[in-house]
Parts: sequence; C-alpha cells; structure tokens
Amino acid sequence: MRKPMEVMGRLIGLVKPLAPVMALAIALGVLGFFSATAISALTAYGLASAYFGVWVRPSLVAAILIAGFLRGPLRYGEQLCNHHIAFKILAILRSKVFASLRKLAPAKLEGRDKGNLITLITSDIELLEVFYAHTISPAAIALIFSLISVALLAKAEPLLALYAAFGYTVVGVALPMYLSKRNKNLGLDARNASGRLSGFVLDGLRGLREILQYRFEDAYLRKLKTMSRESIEAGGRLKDETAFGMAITGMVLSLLHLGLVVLAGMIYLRGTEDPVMLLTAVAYILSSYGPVLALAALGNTLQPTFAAGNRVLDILDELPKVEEVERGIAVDFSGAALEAVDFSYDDTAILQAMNLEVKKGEILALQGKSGSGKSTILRLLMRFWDVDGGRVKIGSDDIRAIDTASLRKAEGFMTQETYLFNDTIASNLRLARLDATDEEMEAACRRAAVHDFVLSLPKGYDTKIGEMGSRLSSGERQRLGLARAFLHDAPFLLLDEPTSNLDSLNEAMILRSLKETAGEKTVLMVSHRPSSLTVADRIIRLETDRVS
Ligand SMILES: Nc1ncnc2c1ncn2[C@@H]1O[C@H](COP(=O)(O)OP(=O)(O)OP(=O)(O)O)[C@@H](O)[C@H]1O
Repeated sequence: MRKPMEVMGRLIGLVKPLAPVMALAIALGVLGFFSATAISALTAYGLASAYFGVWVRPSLVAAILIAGFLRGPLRYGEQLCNHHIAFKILAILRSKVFASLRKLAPAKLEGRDKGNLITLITSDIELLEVFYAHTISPAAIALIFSLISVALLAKAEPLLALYAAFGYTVVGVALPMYLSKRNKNLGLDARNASGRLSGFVLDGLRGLREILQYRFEDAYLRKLKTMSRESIEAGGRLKDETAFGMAITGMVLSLLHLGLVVLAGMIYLRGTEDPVMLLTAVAYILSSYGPVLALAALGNTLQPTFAAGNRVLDILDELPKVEEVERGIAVDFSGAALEAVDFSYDDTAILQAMNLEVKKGEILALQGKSGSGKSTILRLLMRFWDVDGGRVKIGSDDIRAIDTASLRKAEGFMTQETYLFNDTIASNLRLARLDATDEEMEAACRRAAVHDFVLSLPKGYDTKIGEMGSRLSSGERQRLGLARAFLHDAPFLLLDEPTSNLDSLNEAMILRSLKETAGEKTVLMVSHRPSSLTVADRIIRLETDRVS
C-alpha cells in the first residue's frame, strides 16, 4: 500500500499536460476569494472611517463595486477551468487504464473479479476526477490565499496575523485530518456495500433460472434484504459523519470568531492600534475562511480518494505476463511447433518437456482427459501466455520474436465460449475482418452451417444479438463463432471444441468445410467427440492428466 503523499504525487504526475489550466484555475480562485474578502474589508473600512468622522471617498465605493462585480466572473472562470480539467482527466485516466487492461489481457485478467474491475473503471476513476478538479486546486488556493492574507495582516497587526494563521491551520489542516481519521473506512465501507449489493443482484439476474428451478427464491430474497440493509446502514453512517463534520466545523469557526472579537477588543484597549485598521482587519479575517472551509469539507472524501488512487495505480503499475512485440518478425507460416515446453499456471505445472509439431496444411486433433492441458497448448500458440522453458515456434521463428499484430493476423482462434457483443450479427462477424464484403461474410456463414439460420431471422444479418435475448442456442452461438473464425481467414486455425454443441447434421457440414480447406489452411483442433476426430489427418492423445 502506497503512502498518501506518494499516491498524491503520482496522481498529480499523471496530469502534467493540464498543468497550465490548473495554474489558471488556482490563480482565478485566489483572485476570486480576494475580491470576496475585499468587499467585507473595504465596507468595514468605509463604515469605520465614517464612524470616526472621515467621509467615504468615491474611490472606495468604486473599489467595493469592482470587487463585487469581479467576484462573479472570477468564480465562473475558476469553475470553468476546473470542469475542463475534470472532463479531460476522465478521458486521460480512462485511456490510461484501458491501455493497461489491454496489455494485461488475457493472462492477468483471467479469474480476476470482473465486478471489481468495473468498479475501478467507473466509480474509482470518477472519484479521482473529484480529487483533481475539487481537491488539488482548492488546496493550492487555500494555501496561497492564506499565506498572502497572513502577510497582509502582519503589516496591520502582527497579533491578528498570528491568530489568522492559527485559525486557517485549524480549519484547513487539523479539521480535515481529524475528520478523515475519524471516518477512515466509512466511505469505503459504503461503496463496498453498495458494490456487493449490485454484484449480488447481477448474479441473481444471471442465475434466475437456477433460482427458480431449485426454489431458492426465499433464501435469495433473505440474503438480498440483509445486503440491502447493510448498504443502507453503511450509507447512513457516512451521512451521520458528514453531518458531524459540518457541525464541528461550524462550531470551531464560531469559537474562532469569538476568540477574534476578544483578541481585537484587547488590542483596542491597549490603545496603540488605529481603530479603523483594527476593524478592517477583523472584518477581513471574519470573511476569509472560505478557502480553508472548502478543505474542511474534503475530510470525508480523502480516504476513499486515496483508496481509489491506489487501486488505479495498481492497475497502471501491474506488469503484463506477456509483453507485446511491436516491431518484430512478420509471420511466414510454414507450420508450428512446441519444443520441450514447460509451462505452469502460477505453481501448478501443466506441461513438462512437451513436444508437438503441427505441419502446414494438415488437420491435427488433440485429444485427452479434461484438464490435461489441451486448451493451454492453443493459448501458448496464441501467445496469451509465455512458456517457462523450451519454445513455441511459428514457422521457423520463436513466437516471442514475432510481431504481435502479425501473429494475430496469422491465427484464427475459436474458444469454447463464443462471446457475442450486443450488436448486429453482421458487426459481430466483421470484427474478425472489418473490410469483409457481404459475400465473404455469407460464405463464411455457409461454411459454418449458420447462413440459413441467420436468414430465417426477421432482420437477417442486421438482427441485434440483444434482440435475440436468450433465444440463441449454444449450437447457433458456436456456429457463429466458427463463422467468425472462418471470416478471419488466417492460415492457421486453432479450434477448441468447435463442434461440442452441434447436432450430427451441423457437425457433418462443418467437418466437410474443414476438410475442404485441407492443404490450404492448417487446423489444430481440440475435441472430445470421436465423430469430429475422423476429419483429422493425425490425432495426438494426451494420455495423462498432465502432459509430459
Ligand atoms: N488461468 C489459469 N490459471 C490457473 N490454472 C488454470 C488456468 N487455466 C487453466 N488452468 C488449469 O490448467 C489445467 C489445464 O487446463 P486446460 O484448459 O488446458 O485443460 P483442457 O485439457 O483443455 O481441459 P478441457 O478438456 O476440460 O477443456 C486445468 O487443471 C485448469 O484448471
């Protein structure tokens, strides 16, 4: 866990390009607060002068009017800059986090709690927006304004300057620190409780059928009620603390004002101070707590902000398992091989001294017990992971030296679960090849035995997957996945259980399509189905649980 100062430093470093706008926001903020304070101080000066028999000069009235007028545009300008920063920040942070996630996928993201990742992408980044737009500049404004104020007051009356410095420190530093310590985890607890609740509801929606089938409704509802109560209570505790913070801040401010009046009275009684200047300084101090008050209100958000900052920095700092190659060798596909490959997921050894050769133009099938590492071999050939020992070769080159974009182009990978985006069928297919023509797309679907099914839909290829709801059977989904892999048109096809959900008619059509590509495409297929294995030129059986 990083220290708060480190988190702050790193977060500030991320937004260097916005430094000029931030400096402008701070300058406008400082000037805005000076104009607001000037209204009270100059008015007090005018009234006190009049009381002691000196007539108010028109220039003083003009100065008050100007200060009053300027206050609006200055505040507006400050807010404008801060909101500009806020929106830019969201864009900068999101693109940085997405770039990191892109690099970490898939090896480092597999098995990670997706709910947490969504919280990171949405609420954590939004909370940091508050930090940038409403924490850094108020803190800088408060610091600059307070220092200049103390310097100005020191010229009028050093004792009052000291008192003001004390007041600013109490309200702007001690109070936020105290409040943030008091409600250390409350903000985080409230966010976690509401995150858990939405995760639970989502889970329930996904598993609705299971809940109904096994009559789990009552138990589910009971748990939902408990989680909902926990979330409400956590939110309530945070609100109580916010109210307490406001109350204590108000009380401290009143006590400081009281102390100021007493101190000013004592100075007046000493008789050495010009009463007009004394009253002006008192009015100045009374109306100068605005910037530090803004900091006192931050006490509640500081802890959750640092926690969010830590989580975002964790993702930005995490090293990918596989470094992408940008200017590597282009694939010249002439077969693939695993040579004495050792591989383990964390500490579990999966492959040991594994050798495998895939010859160009053949259909090679991998068969073996569940968990023996068949899918893992496909993932290594995709370079989703790197081997621990030995090497994976595409053509005559080590896969680690091959340009990643070229590798993706040369390989068409179909996994066991076909993910379809909530878009049209055509867009879902074209993601394999953006410039594919309608004819090419339809040809790929014919080969995957799914063209007639798509045509039977009211909007054909323009049907939205979302509109299909859960009507899409797993076989239809699988055939669309296969059509996508065919459309990609890579020389090397890696198919993980491509026919597991198909009836024998569709299976036969797909196997025929695969056979037709023989010689032209190289296929490495994992399958448990004896009928699918018949299409293979060679079958490799992974006999043991772990391949060696
Ligand atoms: N990301 C991962 N992290 C840790 N272990 C993993 C990971 N992916 C797979 N495994 C484990 O590695 C082993 C091999 O998995 P793999 O998916 O390669 O098996 P498989 O032979 O394809 O099995 P199946 O026929 O059931 O699909 C399994 O025990 C699996 O639980």
